[in-house]
Amino acid sequence: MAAGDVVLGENQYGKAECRLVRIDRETPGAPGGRHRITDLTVTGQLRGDFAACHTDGDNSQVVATDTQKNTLYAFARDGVGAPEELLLRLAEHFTTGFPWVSGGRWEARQHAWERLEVDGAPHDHSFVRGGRETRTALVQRDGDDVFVLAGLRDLTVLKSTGSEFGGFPRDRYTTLPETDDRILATDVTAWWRYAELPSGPGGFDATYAAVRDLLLATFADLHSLALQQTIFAMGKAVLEAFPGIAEVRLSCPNNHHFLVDLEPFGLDNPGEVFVASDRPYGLIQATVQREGEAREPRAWATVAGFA
Ligand SMILES: O=c1[nH]c(=O)c2[nH]c(=O)[nH]c2[nH]1
Repeated sequence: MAAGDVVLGENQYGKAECRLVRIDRETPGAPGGRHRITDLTVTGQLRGDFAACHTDGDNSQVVATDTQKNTLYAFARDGVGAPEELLLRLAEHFTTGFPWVSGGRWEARQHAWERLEVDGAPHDHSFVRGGRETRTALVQRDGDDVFVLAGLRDLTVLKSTGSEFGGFPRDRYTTLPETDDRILATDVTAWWRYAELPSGPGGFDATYAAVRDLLLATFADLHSLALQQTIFAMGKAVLEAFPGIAEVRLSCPNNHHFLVDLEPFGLDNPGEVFVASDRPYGLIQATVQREGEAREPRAWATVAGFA
C-alpha cells in the first residue's frame, strides 16, 4: 500500500428501523387476561472485517441484514425485557458468534402506549399512544468493551414562570430585552451512560423511570436563570443520585414564547398572551460528567441530537 492509495475506512452495516411489537399475555397463548405491550424500533449495525465485500464483492463474511433482522424477531420470542437487555443480547450474539465481527452498534426507540381506561377502569388489552415522548437505548460493543447508553427524546415540558434571562452582553445587534419572568419550554433529549449496569430491583426500567422523574422535578423546581443552567442542574441531579451513571448529555431546544404587543389595540399584556414560535429556536446542549471520568466512545459522539 502506498501513500495516496484509496482504502476502506470505518464502516458498519445492518438493518435500520426494524419495527418490533411484542404482546406479553397473562396466560401465554390465550387471548384472555391482562396484556402488556412493548413497541420498539431497533437499528443494529455490525462492525468488523468486511473489507473483502467492499473491495471485491466477496460476501463470505457478510451476515445479511435480513439475517440480522430475523435474529431480532427470533430473540423477541423469549421476551424483550428492557430495551437495553435486548440490545445487549444482540451484541453478545453477533460479537461472539462470528469471528470477524468485532462489535457494533444497536439502538432502540421505545414508543409509549398507555393502558386505555373505560368507565374509569384500566382495560386489559386496549392502549392509547402516550404522546411523542420516546425512550431510547443504545449498546455499542467493541470486542469485550461494552457501552450502554439509555435516554429519552421529545420529552416536552413547559413552565409558565420561574424562569428569567438577563445579564447577557449587549452590542449593536442586541435587541432582546432582559426578562425576570418568562415561559421556559423545551423538548428534552437526554442520554446517560452506565459505568455500572443497574442490578437492583427493576433494573434498567426502574432506573429509567427514576432518572426521568429527576429530570422533570429539576426542570420544575429550579428557578432558571438560563436554559443552560437548567440542563446542567438536570444532569447534575442524575449524577448525584446514581453513582453507576458516568455522564449525562442533554440537548434542548429553547421553544420560545414571545409576549404579544397588544398596545396597538389599546390593551396591556401583563404576561398572559404569548405567541409560541417554532423556529428559529435556541439549541442548548451540554455534557455533565464526573471530573476525570469522561470517555468518548464512537457511539457516544453520534447519539441522536448531537452532531
Ligand atoms: O436560556 C437562554 N439561554 C440563551 O443562551 C439565550 N439566548 C437567547 O436569546 N435567549 C436565551 N435563553
